Amino acid sequence: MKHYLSINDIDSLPVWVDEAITLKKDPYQFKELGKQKTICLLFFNNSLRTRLSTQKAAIHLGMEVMIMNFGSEGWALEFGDGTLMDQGTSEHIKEAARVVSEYCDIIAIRAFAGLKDKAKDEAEEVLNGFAKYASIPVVNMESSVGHPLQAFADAITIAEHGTKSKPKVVLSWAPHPKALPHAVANSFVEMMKLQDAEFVITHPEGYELNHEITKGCKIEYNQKKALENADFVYVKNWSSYTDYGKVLSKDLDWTMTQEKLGKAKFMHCLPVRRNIVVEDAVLDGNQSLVLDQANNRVFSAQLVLKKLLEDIK
Ligand SMILES: NCCC[C@H](NC(=O)CCC(=O)O)C(=O)O
Ligand SMILES: NC(=O)OP(=O)(O)O
Repeated sequence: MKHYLSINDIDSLPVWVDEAITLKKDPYQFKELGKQKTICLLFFNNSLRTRLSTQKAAIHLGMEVMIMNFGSEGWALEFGDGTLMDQGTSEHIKEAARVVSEYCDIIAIRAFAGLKDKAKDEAEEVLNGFAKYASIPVVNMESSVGHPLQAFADAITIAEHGTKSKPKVVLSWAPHPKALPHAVANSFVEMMKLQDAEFVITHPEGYELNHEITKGCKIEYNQKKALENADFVYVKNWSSYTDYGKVLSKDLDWTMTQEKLGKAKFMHCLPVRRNIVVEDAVLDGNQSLVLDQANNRVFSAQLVLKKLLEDIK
């Protein structure tokens, strides 16, 4: 594995899930692996979990960690080829990626979708720009179209809490005051396609995700019907994909409630808007797995970094 850019960079999800669960039992067992190796975390957007869990994962592996809020503190980057740089951008990705490669052994990047221009977002210029010009492995800490560290943590969480060989897992859209990216939902769908599960996606009409990603998945527009006999309910807002980046509905009938959840386990990547996305009773109740998911972010990142370190050794 050269980089970890998408969930499809995992060669065998069940094997990786088992390895991550093993790591968790003795987090410092590979503390020599990252000795005298440096990871640089570059953030173009805010974060709590991704920043701290990836840092903690690197600490477990004995790595040094450098963190930069590139979006607010770095030079404005240019991505175009042959651009006459007389406008707002100060530094080309060619130099930036190579300079970071001089200082570090692994780069991890967070760069969300702008949600204004679909083609631009799908080109993933920040993540792909670093992957193209850096001479070291690149890790996706949530890009325009994917959040594979989150989806891998979610797979670990489902494995730890599952009681059936083929659980029913529902991805349910929820309302939100802001337009949010598709990355978390996309990677969750891609991850579920690698699982033996009954998987159903439910959302209002107009909220269809990229068909290339959901191809082959069951979509049920009736939320109540979709939730019948669910074992895990993963709730997430995303903005419209077809009417790109638009908020088409804020219908609180889609909010997850204890009544709708039934006996299922509740999942969300966090941060979550209480009583808009999900009611307090669910988050404060014992069917919520959100803290398990957040904790598993450490071991998701740790296994990815371990694999990359083993490759570059
Ligand atoms: N990394 C986890 C989710 C990040 C982002 N959520 C947000 O921006 C929520 C912000 C707010 O609620 O104001 C998203 O949906 O992709
Ligand atoms: N779930 C997640 O990625 O959280 P942060 O945005 O806080 O990193």
